Amino acid sequence: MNREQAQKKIEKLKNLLNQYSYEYYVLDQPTIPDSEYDQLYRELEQLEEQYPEFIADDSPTQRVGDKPLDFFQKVEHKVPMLSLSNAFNEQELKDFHRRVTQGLNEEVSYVCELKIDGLAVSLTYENGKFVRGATRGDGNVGEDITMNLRTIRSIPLTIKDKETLEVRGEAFMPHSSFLKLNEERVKNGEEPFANPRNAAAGSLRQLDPKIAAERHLDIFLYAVGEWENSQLTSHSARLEKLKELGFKTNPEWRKCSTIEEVIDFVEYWSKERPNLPYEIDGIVIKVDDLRQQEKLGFTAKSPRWAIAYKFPAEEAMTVLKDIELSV
Ligand SMILES: CC(C)(C)c1nc(N2CCN(c3ncccn3)CC2)c2cc(C(N)=O)c(N)nc2n1
Repeated sequence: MNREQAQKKIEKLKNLLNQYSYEYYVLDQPTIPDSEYDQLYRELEQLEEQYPEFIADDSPTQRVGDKPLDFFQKVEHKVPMLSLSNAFNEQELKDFHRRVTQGLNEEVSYVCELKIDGLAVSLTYENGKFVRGATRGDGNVGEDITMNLRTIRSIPLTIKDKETLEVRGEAFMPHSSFLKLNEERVKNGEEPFANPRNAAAGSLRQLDPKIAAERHLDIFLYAVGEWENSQLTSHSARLEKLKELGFKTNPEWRKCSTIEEVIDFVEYWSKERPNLPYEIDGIVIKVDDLRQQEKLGFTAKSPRWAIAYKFPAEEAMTVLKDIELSV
């Protein structure tokens, strides 16, 4: 094979492997066996070794950097990553709904999303390429953890259009990875992580990306900071567009046109929660129409158009149970 053919073959293998990786990690619907993926991956590695000048930065071989950082750069969020106010019972959800409808004086519909219990992160794409990832930090300034986020296979290194946008989501550790990691740590005489959120945060705070890569983190995207030339007018349309672009969005979100439907959704998931393969600590309810979000605006630290319904903390329940049993 001559140089020209090698370049084409490298490009073809890269696109093929990225498509297979998207099917496996984002859609959870692999179309080839792992053995075939591994064989194609080895073929790409060998060709890239022979022709390093053709290695693309969105090649699957470039996901895990080989040199640890000495420290994390600070990153300022151009659009602040706000907090969420909380509701702890049905009445407080109704109060939220009353404030929203009084503030708008018109019909409103909501989007309800599972509240993933992980670490909020921001992903910036320029002309369709993943260029920077950062922690939420204090909402205004976070840490540049691009090289750790590149190791999360469900984060696309390039998206389907040459869009320039900044998206937000929750990086998390699925239960299966959490249990395996803690088994490993106990076996090595290390302290196990108390919960998947701490494990995810600890993994993304590693200066060595090879360690982050071993933690098998995942992500669901749920918001947009900036989106150049976007004409979309609702949050639900944005979630659908993010999915089309190749981002992983949580499949359980629902549009609710009454507060009763919101309450049904909350009740359903407060029972269904133990059957999820990841931790959630509540439900996030958002006004769907972006113009209405604009109109409602923000308090000093959180939007008036969204609220987090928090489930009672599980740990507290188990501790209570233990005490009851012991008396
Ligand atoms: C865009 C808004 C502000 C409405 C928003 N903010 C969120 N959060 C804010 C507070 N965050 C936070 N984190 C640490 C300390 C204080 N606040 C962490 C995320 C959301 C978190 C989730 C989730 N976890 O699944 C979600 N589906 N939607 C969100 N939507």
